[in-house]
Amino acid sequence: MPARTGAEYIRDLRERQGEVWISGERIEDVTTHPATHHLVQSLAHLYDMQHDPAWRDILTYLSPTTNERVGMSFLQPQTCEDLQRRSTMMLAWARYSGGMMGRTPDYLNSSYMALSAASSYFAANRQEFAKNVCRYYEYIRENDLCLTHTLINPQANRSVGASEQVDPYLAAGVLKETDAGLVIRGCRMLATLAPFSEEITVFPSTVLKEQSNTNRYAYAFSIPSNTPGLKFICRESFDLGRSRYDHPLGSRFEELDAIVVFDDVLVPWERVFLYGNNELCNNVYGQTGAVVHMMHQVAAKCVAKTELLLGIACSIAESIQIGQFQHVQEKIAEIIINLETMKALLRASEADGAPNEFGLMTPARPPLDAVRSLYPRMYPRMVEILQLLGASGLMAIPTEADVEGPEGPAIERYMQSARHNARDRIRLFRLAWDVTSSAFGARQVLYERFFFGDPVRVAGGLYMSYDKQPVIKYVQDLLDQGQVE
Ligand SMILES: Cc1cc2nc3c(=O)[nH]c(=O)nc-3n(C[C@H](O)[C@H](O)[C@H](O)COP(=O)(O)OP(=O)(O)OC[C@H]3O[C@@H](n4cnc5c(N)ncnc54)[C@H](O)[C@@H]3O)c2cc1C
Repeated sequence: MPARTGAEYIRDLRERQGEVWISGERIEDVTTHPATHHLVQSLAHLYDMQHDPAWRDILTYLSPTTNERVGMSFLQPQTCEDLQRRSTMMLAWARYSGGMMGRTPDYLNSSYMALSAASSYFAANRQEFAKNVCRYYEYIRENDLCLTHTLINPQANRSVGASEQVDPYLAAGVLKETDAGLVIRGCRMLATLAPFSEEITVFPSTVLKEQSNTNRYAYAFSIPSNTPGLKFICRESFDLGRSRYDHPLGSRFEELDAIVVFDDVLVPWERVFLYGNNELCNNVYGQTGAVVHMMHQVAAKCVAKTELLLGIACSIAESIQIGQFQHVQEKIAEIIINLETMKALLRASEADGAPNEFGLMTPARPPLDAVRSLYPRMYPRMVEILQLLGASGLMAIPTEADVEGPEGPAIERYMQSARHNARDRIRLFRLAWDVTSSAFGARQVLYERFFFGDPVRVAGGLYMSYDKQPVIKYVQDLLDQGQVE
């Protein structure tokens, strides 16, 4: 099946959803459950966009195998223009939620697009793993599947590795090999979007330090979300079933996060991509180029999210007429600078793109590394700016029921602003509240701080991998030049 419609996604999800637990209850049907059905609708909208004549050519391309239209995030880019086609698509999807849905399916589609191009990397582990990756990429492309992923081991004791925890199967590990595949027992810390996924990808991300090259934590695979023994235990939902007026973001874009439990889950051999080789596991995202293409998607999301925050800041300034104060201008200028920085870095990564060692056109990594390290600091600061501009206005936000209720006339009289009637002012400030002060908003801040890795270790990785020699030589040359003169 080529690029799906929203209705096709919902139909398929009913059959393929995993075992989802929330607040002590097993969700039988995520497409109708109050905690999940709004996000299903939002995802369905993204799939529908692929069939909208206004978006079709931007969001899809012709499959090289079937000649039918498939999602643009599967496109294996050959030129810098292809990179731009990809980011135009990713921006279009990100703008639908103001960047609040970080895990739209293009995120992991991009990963498999790059992993498949680098199939020889997997062949270095076992020949058949290369075939598995390529087959899997085509499978998710041609069926337009929605994936989640989980990389991190439970947080029990970070001072030691997975094998030194009190329970060797606290972190998900291979219990045994059988003719049919690997049997996995244990847990992975987090999978955003898990309840809405049809497949789960399980890759290593933390560096495997165990010496043995046959260690039980060295694997990468992907399996259907409804595989027996696989469980998603969600945190409570921040979609509280309120109206779009009351919770403009939480009522639509709650992706949920889940702990992932593997109760002796069988992973068929044809779904195993890496096994038993620490070095290949540790380097898979970096050396295949997958991380760069994922960062490319992230950069597009950062542009959309910054546009939303800038728009809210400017709207608040206009609404209550604070734009003439110099410190307000300075604060909004800070968001403008952030937006222009994100746009410039995204564009630089595409302009300086080059084929990687597997022949896949790949965005330049340094600008995207800058995005990855800057945004975890920028986003919380921009949220702080909205709080500083909104002040008590972020709390003077009666609900829709109040606005419509007996005290409506009083609210209409006292909650108006210089530019808005009360209803519209409250609607704007409720949006600002959902970014800055609600549970949904707080989770977004945490998400931006951590979702792409611990910023401390990310910065350390950048220091270690960045080519520092040219600048060291530059300084040396400058010093030597001085001496000659
Ligand atoms: C909202 C949200 C959604 C997420 N979604 C996903 C998802 O869909 N899939 C997924 O796989 N992951 C997801 N993650 C997990 C994310 O990848 C991790 O949060 C991130 O890699 C940091 O790991 P950790 O949370 O285990 O923190 P920890 O590693 O436990 O770190 C806790 C603290 O200890 C410090 N610390 C720990 N170890 C070291 C060390 N060796 N050196 C220096 N400092 C150290 C850290 O700096 C930090 O301050 C998500 C996270 C969040 C918050």
